[in-house]
Amino acid sequence: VVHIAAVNKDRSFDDYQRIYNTIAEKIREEDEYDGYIGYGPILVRLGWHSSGTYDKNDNTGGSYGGTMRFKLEQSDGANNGLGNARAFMEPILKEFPWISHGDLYTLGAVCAVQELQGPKVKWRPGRVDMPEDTTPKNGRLPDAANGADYVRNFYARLNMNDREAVALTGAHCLGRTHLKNSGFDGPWGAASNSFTNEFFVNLLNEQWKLQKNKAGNMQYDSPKGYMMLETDYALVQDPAYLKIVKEFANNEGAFFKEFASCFQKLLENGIDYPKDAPTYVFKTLDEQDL
Ligand code: HEM
Ligand SMILES: O=C1CCNc2c1cnc1ccccc21
Repeated sequence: VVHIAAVNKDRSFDDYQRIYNTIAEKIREEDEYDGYIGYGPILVRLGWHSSGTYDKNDNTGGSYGGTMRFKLEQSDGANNGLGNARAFMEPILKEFPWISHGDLYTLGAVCAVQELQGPKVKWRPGRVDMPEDTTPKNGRLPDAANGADYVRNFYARLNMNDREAVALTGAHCLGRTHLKNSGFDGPWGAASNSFTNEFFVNLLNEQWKLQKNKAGNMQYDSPKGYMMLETDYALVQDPAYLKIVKEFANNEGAFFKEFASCFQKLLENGIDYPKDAPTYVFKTLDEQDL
């Protein structure tokens, strides 16, 4: 399968910055969502899950075709709860009908990372909505009840190495798990809406206890009411991963640099960009004094 980015000659940086601003202002406005966590974290998850179906072996899946808009992909249990993120995007699609779903969902994720004080993430337009029958089968997104070998193998399918895998999981500094979505619970104390390296600091500094939660699923809990998934905790069980966790816990800049590059790579997996395709770095609302 080949996905060529279609450069829309009628649209410029300003058109995409306007969409970025509309999303960013809506995140700011609707701040009460999910116990005042806001929509940032779930918009990051929408962009990640739109991209996480990619398979490097046949270049299928990924963000290009916008197939997250179809009910088959939405019915994957791993996507439970993302309807809230898609509902958030509906009015944006109405106001800017010229943008593809793949471009919008990935732009929303980049906007959320940047507006939550994370690193600048480069973004390129050109994803094209594909027909329903191109939707990848369910089951390509990861399952949290696994250890380090599973994590390494999963990320290999997305063409991500150890450093990229650890950095990407660092997005779990944002938001929280919800029993009704994934059968995991918490954290309540640390569910944050600012992009930092705290996930790595928590992993190293908290006492973790593996126990069954009230839905009967195994998760790691800490005395402060923090939690880790088994695939989170795998990052301190594996010596190669642990080395990188320590680096990122002690050097937020190194984490930001790695996250910025591998998040762009994740969102662009499977897409061939012609050499005249533009690369955009959006300004935050703060930088525009908005
Ligand atoms: C082995 C890989 C991963 C597994 C098993 C995993 C699993 C999960 C689970 C079970 C949840 C809770 C969903 C809910 O109950 O609402 C979650 C939330 C989240 N995940 Fe991951 N995840 C993985 C990797 C990633 C990556 C690569 C990113 C982004 C770069 C990411 C970003 C998020 C965010 C932002 C949330 C919070 C969403 C919210 O607060 O609504 N995750 N993840
Ligand atoms: O340590 C944290 C910070 C708050 N959010 C999460 C943590 C750990 N694992 C997670 C896993 C999924 C979603 C959010 C988190």
